[in-house]
Amino acid sequence: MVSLSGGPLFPLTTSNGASLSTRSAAADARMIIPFCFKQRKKHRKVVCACVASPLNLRSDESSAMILNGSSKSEHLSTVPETENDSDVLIECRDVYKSFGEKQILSGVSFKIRHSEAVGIIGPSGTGKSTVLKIIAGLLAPDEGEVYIRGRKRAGLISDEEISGLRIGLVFQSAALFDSLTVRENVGFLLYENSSMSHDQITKLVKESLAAVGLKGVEDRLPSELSGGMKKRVALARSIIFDTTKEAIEPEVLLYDEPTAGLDPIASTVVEDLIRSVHIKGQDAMGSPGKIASYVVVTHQHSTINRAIDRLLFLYKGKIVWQGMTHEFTSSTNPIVQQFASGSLDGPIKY
Ligand SMILES: Nc1ncnc2c1ncn2[C@@H]1O[C@H](COP(=O)(O)OP(=O)(O)OP(=O)(O)O)[C@@H](O)[C@H]1O
Repeated sequence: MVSLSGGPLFPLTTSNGASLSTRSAAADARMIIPFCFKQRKKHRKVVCACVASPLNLRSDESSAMILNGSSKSEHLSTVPETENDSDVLIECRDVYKSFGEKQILSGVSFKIRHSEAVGIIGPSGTGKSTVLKIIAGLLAPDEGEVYIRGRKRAGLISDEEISGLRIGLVFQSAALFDSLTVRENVGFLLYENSSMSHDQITKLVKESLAAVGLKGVEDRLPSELSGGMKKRVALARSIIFDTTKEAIEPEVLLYDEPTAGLDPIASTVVEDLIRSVHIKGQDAMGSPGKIASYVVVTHQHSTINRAIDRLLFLYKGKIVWQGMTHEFTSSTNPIVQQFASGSLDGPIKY
């Protein structure tokens, strides 16, 4: 099942970027969330959580450097070839997307495997957030397919039913309901849609907040929090789930510029939190994280180095390079070299 889990993970901004009022955002939430939960109730038996095979990274055709119509392979020693796709949670295959006359994505292909920490980078306006929205099921591709655990998604999340994976999108703005307390924000989905008691939800809210290093803020309003704290609350909201369900589905979290606008230390805190809620990490309570895989869109070097293992470089509508994070700065791909160095000279023109 694909749902926008972990809170109001639907756009709380209008298409022109203006914030919706809490009231209308909440109204939208009520329209979308019950549908997701209805699906979850129907399909919760399908899941085999966290039983994926060991991580097998793969260098596919998009590892090749594509520049000026030519293609030159860059050998990435730490990205071995494998035919085993049993651990692929999400796959985008030859995805195209336009807005009006503007072609944004022109054949984007990649796979996200179980237990991966993947980053999507690239120049501004290349469509990174668009890719996240397509993965999340908020936008439909014009052409191409999105596969969720091997099953083709037919439309937007509200148009079809697929089981086996929860996908959460954590917005850059944190997107908290400004007239609800931290407790109500973090527990929103559970209060609205689960059969859990108030006390059970309150306990889970407290645990989720503790997992991201926040204590004693449950009664505060978002306006009483710093930017970094808001991002942590948004993270707590994205990792909370109904523990009374028969099976827990693996979850993929999508982070859209989680450290944008934060000072370097606050960025480090958020980067470490992103790591800590991943299954390879340990949360602030010392418990293993629950997030199977995550995808981060970012421009921040610190976030790339600290929170990401594998990078996808999006440029002119395609993934033009992918490799492990440590291979990024030594890449011979001129696009990557220019981006990594911030040089004005090179194939990327502004
Ligand atoms: N709903 C929409 N309607 C029309 N145009 C859109 C819409 N969403 C995105 N775009 C346009 O698509 C292009 C890609 O936007 P997107 O936000 O995906 O890029 P990005 O790579 O994430 O950018 P940045 O790094 O600056 O955040 C931009 O030109 C943007 O204006």
